[in-house]
Amino acid sequence: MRIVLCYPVGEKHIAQLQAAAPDFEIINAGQERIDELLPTAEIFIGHAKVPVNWDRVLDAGKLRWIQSSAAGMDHCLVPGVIAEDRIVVSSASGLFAPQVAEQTFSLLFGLIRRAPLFFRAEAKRQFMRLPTDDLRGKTVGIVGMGGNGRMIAKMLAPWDVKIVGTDYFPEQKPPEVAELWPAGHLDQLLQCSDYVILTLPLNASTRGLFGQQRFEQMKRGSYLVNVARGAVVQEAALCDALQSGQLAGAGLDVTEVEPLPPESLLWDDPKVMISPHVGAQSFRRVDDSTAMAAINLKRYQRGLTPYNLVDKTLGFPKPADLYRGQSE
Ligand SMILES: NC(=O)C1=CN([C@@H]2O[C@H](COP(=O)(O)OP(=O)(O)OC[C@H]3O[C@@H](n4cnc5c(N)ncnc54)[C@H](O)[C@@H]3O)[C@@H](O)[C@H]2O)C=CC1
Ligand SMILES: O=C(O)C(=O)CO
Repeated sequence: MRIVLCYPVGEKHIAQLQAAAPDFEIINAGQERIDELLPTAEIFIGHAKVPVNWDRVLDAGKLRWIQSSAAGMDHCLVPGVIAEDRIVVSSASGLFAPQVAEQTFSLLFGLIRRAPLFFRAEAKRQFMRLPTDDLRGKTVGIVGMGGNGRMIAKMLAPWDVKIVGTDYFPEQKPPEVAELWPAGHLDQLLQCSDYVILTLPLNASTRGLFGQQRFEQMKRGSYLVNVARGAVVQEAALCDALQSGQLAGAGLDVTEVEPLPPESLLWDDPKVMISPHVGAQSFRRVDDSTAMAAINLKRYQRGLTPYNLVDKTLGFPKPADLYRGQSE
């Protein structure tokens, strides 16, 4: 019985997992040995940013459970995994919400207070003193009111803003959100928001969701912050919307291709702030995801469904299955 890991863990993390599953052999395959070792595993813990040969894994027929160390499941919800009933999948949904919210704010406030322009001037030792926008009284639209979206709404509330959102489960409206519409009602959100924050998963129905048509629905001079997945946004259309002034700025923690290629026009645009997909990437990330994996490992061995069980049709967990810090 073997658990294969593929994420940067330390010895203390391996020990924590081993204590939770003493009868399992635990191997950290790293990115180099994932193709060789994953077909031999019953359990996979990690996120395969490196390409995994899923056909080989599925042909081997051993895998029973994938515990993703990422909230986004786009890396492993391939058709073969979705179709294979014997493979249970669980995510790290919501686990990094405080850190992702902080990163969202660093982009949002950076855009509002014209940080890209001022930092460019600073690099040239220029004291560029210009007025900026501010947040009070504005409407912020959050697309995807899961763990990340909720944390952003909660932290935003004291700013005296109107918060609206869309989600698959609009009946679960947090108190600080004025309106939570069903996912299909994106038009309403875009038409009223001064700042649009993307916190929804990437899947077949959200890939390329933000293209020319969506940008035209947004208020002229509004801003986009994407802390979800780059491929939710069509970058060529984003560049056009920024150039025409339809969008006043964009803050991107994620891009269609990562690392963002040097030739991308986004690098040079002073209305754009880019961070290198670091939303979840604080020093505590591995501690948190390992702790949750250890809890789910114990549940797996007791025949219980893991927390954050991914509904394979939806591509993310239903609210009732979410991990909310339980210890067992
Ligand atoms: N920048 C970064 O470092 C990070 C990025 N992410 C990305 O953010 C996404 C969200 O993460 P969590 O909030 O933790 O996941 P989550 O699973 O808690 O929330 C996802 C929410 O999106 C909603 N949703 C799904 N499709 C939608 C649609 N078309 N329109 C509106 N809402 C929709 C779902 O109902 C769910 O409530 C992940 O899927 C991942 O891609 C997550 C963590 C870190
Ligand atoms: O958890 C996720 O989905 C992330 O993007 C973290 O890197």
